[in-house]
Amino acid sequence: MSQRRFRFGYVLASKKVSSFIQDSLINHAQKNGIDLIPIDLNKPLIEQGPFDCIFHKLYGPEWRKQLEQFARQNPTTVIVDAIDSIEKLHNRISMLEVVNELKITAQTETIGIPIQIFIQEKSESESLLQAMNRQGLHFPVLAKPFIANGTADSHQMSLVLKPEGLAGLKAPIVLQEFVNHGGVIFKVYVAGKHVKCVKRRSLPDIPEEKLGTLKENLISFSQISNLTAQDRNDDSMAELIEKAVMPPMGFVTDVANQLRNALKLHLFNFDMIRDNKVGNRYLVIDINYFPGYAKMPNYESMMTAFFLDIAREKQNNEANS
Ligand SMILES: Nc1ncnc2c1ncn2[C@@H]1O[C@H](COP(=O)(O)OP(=O)(O)OP(=O)(O)O)[C@@H](O)[C@H]1O
Ligand SMILES: O=P(O)(O)O[C@H]1[C@H](OP(=O)(O)O)[C@@H](OP(=O)(O)O)[C@@H](O)[C@@H](O)[C@@H]1OP(=O)(O)O
Ligand SMILES: [Mg+2]
Ligand SMILES: [Mg+2]
Repeated sequence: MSQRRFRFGYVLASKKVSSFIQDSLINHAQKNGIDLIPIDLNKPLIEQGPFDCIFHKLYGPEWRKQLEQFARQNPTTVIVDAIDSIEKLHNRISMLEVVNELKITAQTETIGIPIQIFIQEKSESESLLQAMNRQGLHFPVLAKPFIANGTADSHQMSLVLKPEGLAGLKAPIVLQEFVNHGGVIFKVYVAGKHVKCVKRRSLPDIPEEKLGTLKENLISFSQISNLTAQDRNDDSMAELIEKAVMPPMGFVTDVANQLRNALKLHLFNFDMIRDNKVGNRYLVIDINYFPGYAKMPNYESMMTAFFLDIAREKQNNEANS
């Protein structure tokens, strides 16, 4: 790479700045010719820069307006990622639709999503039950907020064990088949062509014979997988995670690359589970924009490699224009 330095501006919520913009990342990027520059939201974006790239995780009409104006006036700046593409992940129906279009070539593994239905308006528990029956949805089901825009509410999940539990739900929601998967999920972090898969704790299986014996109708929870094996002082959970067999990396990479192309996104992660009944069947249950990369060991190398890909591509485009 030449001596040229690249300016990468960023806009992130302050919590995300604390977790993601660590000194180790700033220094590693800097050594490789990438300067990470905070964008000041108190000043018009158009007056800042120049930037080779802007990466961001911020929503709202004001930011959209500023970014669009900047992009019009600076067409060579790489925007990671387009707001329209990010917004596909902001509801739990459009988020997963794309998974059904993937053409995975693996010999033994298959990919899909759990059965799910969208409940737009609050209705009688009776008709929710009818909707479930029509789609072949059985208990237990997960009720997930339709909107997935990063607010605490959007992470508030309910595991509905019995028909009586449906009465307490607030629309708009997605009712999703709860699939037994051995209590471990696979989180796949994607930064452009760089892909890393990690194991995280999940909800425990609910064997059919146990369902009838449970007292609760509904159990609420939030962001369970954010607890890693180390966080939880529970040897059996750590052992479960340790023993879980990773999906083949070729398959994971194929799914990640195809999702990246279909979603037109560079920075995201997806949660995948292995269906206990059909051993090589994997289901994508969640896709998140700009997730917590810093939870991965040595995340600064992966992110810097990604920044360098963007910088090189930009330099090549400039040379060819
Ligand atoms: N269909 C499913 N079957 C079984 N377990 C599931 C299913 N969907 C979600 N889960 C469990 O519930 C957890 C939360 O669900 P989900 O990932 O959709 O929520 P989220 O709030 O968007 O999570 P994140 O913090 O990753 O954004 C998952 O990590 C997994 O443990
Ligand atoms: O910050 P964290 O490390 O917890 O990252 C989480 C991130 O929160 P933040 O973007 O506010 O930081 C979440 O974003 P929103 O849906 O709330 O927008 C979502 O992407 C989670 O999946 C991430 O957890 P991970 O999947 O990586 O475990
Ligand atoms: Mg998730
Ligand atoms: Mg999510």
